[in-house]
Amino acid sequence: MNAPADAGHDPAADRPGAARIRLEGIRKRYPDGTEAVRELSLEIAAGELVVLIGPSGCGKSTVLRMINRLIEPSGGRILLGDTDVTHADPVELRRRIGYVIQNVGLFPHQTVATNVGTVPRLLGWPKERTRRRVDELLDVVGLDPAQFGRRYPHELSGGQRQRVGVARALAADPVVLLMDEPFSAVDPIVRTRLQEEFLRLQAEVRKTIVLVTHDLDEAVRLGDRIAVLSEGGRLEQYDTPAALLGAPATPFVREFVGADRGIRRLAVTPVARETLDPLPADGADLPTVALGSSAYDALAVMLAAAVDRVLVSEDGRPVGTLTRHRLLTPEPPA
Ligand SMILES: Nc1ncnc2c1ncn2[C@@H]1O[C@H](COP(=O)(O)OP(=O)(O)OP(=O)(O)O)[C@@H](O)[C@H]1O
Repeated sequence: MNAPADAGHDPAADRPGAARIRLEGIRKRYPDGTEAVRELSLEIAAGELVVLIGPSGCGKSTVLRMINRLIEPSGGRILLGDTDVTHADPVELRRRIGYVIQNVGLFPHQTVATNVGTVPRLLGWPKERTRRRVDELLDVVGLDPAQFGRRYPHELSGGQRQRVGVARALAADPVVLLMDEPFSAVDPIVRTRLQEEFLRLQAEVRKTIVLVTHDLDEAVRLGDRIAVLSEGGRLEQYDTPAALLGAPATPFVREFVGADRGIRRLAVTPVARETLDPLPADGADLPTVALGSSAYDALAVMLAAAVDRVLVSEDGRPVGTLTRHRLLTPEPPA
């Protein structure tokens, strides 16, 4: 996870292939007077995946679409790396920013390969380079180019279409990827699989990603950090999943993350050295979990073995004991 960079020029503002995003007091007032986003400032480090979440109508999609200027901000600034793109040519901008939406938006009368090659073609890449890139991307998202390249979108399952959408968004190696409810049109089992694949893909390509979702579990699973918004695009809290669940900053966030946040928190809290008690003197025959496993997994091991403590190992050697009591006692807020 990346710490937010300080203001001013920062060499870490761009990683190869990814750019930091800075929203400075952006606002959107629609022509009918609706104040969708009153004023929002947010910084997203290069290579970080940030999730925007909040109730329906709070302005998530408006924020996302202002980043690639599908919606023009009414005020404020948008920076990619150190460059102010608030008034840059939006068409040129969108070629550097991949965009994935709920129902993918593939062109129905074009083959999968043609769909994936859209932006490279617009950028004037030679045919052979585009073809190689399309094959490479289809491979990356787990679709055999020979089998799927010639199909049309209606000849794919929902999950396969979603993968093609991601491949298309990545084709021209964008510095930023925007995703609006990308996994919500598929059933829960396919969704979980796509999320896992997507995390593996992100570990490989390390794009700066802003993802909008309604689904808190998805936010917790995918986000390096989560921005919780309330009506008018008001930023209630911007934190790691563990911090958000462990210490909601406002009553709004507390209610939004709900009563089962304790369980969710366990899934994103690693077993840490500071929580361990010394090894038992009697060398008790206890199950073992590795340091850094999730607290959720440690609890599952305890429940399965009907014990209230486990040994914790590092590099195969036991380094301490974790008790169920310690596991279930929330950290005091920082
Ligand atoms: N073109 C428009 N003209 C007027 N108001 C709009 C327009 N588009 C969106 N809005 C309003 O702006 C507010 C924010 O909408 P937005 O779509 O950004 O919310 P959201 O958080 O993405 O919602 P959802 O989760 O339901 O998709 C809403 O009140 C919406 O009705």
